[in-house]
Amino acid sequence: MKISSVEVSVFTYPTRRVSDSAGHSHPGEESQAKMAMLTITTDEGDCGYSFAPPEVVRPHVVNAFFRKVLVGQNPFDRERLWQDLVHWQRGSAHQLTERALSFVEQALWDLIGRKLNMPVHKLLGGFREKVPAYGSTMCGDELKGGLSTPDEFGQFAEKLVARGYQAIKLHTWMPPVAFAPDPKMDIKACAAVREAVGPDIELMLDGYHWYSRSQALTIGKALEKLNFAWFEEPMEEESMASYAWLAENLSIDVIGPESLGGKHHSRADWVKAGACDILRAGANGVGGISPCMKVASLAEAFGMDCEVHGNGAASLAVVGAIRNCRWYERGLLHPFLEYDEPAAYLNSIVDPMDEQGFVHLSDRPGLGEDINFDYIETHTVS
Ligand SMILES: O=C(O)[C@H](O)[C@@H](O)[C@@H](O)C(=O)NO
Ligand SMILES: [Mg+2]
Repeated sequence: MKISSVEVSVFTYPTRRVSDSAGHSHPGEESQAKMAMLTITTDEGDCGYSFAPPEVVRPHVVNAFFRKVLVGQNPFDRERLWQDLVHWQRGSAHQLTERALSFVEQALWDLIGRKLNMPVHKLLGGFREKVPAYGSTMCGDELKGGLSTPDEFGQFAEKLVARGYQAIKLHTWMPPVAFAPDPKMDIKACAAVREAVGPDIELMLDGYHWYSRSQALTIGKALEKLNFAWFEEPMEEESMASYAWLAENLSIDVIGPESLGGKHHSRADWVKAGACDILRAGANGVGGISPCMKVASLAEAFGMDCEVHGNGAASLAVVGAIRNCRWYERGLLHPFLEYDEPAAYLNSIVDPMDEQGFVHLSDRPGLGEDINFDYIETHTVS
């Protein structure tokens, strides 16, 4: 079996998610967005798919790296192909990003799972069929009735608990919100949520990513009093020393790194430096499913959890395969948006959650996405 083609089709779909000037998503007016579907096909007619922002898997990346490394190769040689692509990252002057690397690796895993008629989470390890989810809110905003005040965070938290969530993570206010960043407002939102949901729901804060050490310490100390479970990305993650200092000065668990590059290599340095109590990696951000599994194994070797970043089929597959991850991050959620409604190009969502707050892993082969190929075909623009 050999890979015969790597193709990308770009299609349009309606969305009510808009990005702000810092790249964080919020609810907005319905607009037409573009998505790319990456398809890897073999000479025996087998296919694997993944979805990515079109600019991440733009023609230069597909021609100069994906096709060069993959075409003519056996898709089951996934680890070698991933390593070959990693070497191209340096060779490409980093034009081949971790995310691009991740999406092509995800499509390889999907192809392998479809070929073997097995879900990827089973191929990876098969630790569980369902996992408790935490509701991960969108960042705060200035939308009346949305997430514009501490009370609105509290009211939304009550709704999430009624929906079945056993835990909730707040993303608080960040620029371009006029009054952000504001440690006092962050603390007020956390206090309002704790007041609203009571002592038994686990709470986490994922705040402004560029606070100073002293601001992060102030917020962390307040979270300890509110019995929060973990404190996430309050400072620039490029400064590992700042996180080692913060973790040393707080009793609440400090988790990371989420947005830092460097795959499992940077995560090893964070463990060695004592820069986190819980490791973090997401399939999309850390270069794919296999490096995410490497981070989880690294964490386990040090007696640590690895809380997997982000929703979606690839991260969910990792969560289903490992023991040392307590939650699936389900989101991002907002009072104005219906998370359980699938995107137009999917027939159903990959992470359905029951009333007790458990996400059930798909038994569909591959990554488990329920793809509406007819929709994609009729809405393809390039
Ligand atoms: O907008 C972002 O930075 C990400 O979506 C982020 O908010 C979210 O995925 C996250 O931080 N999860 O932990
Ligand atoms: Mg985060």
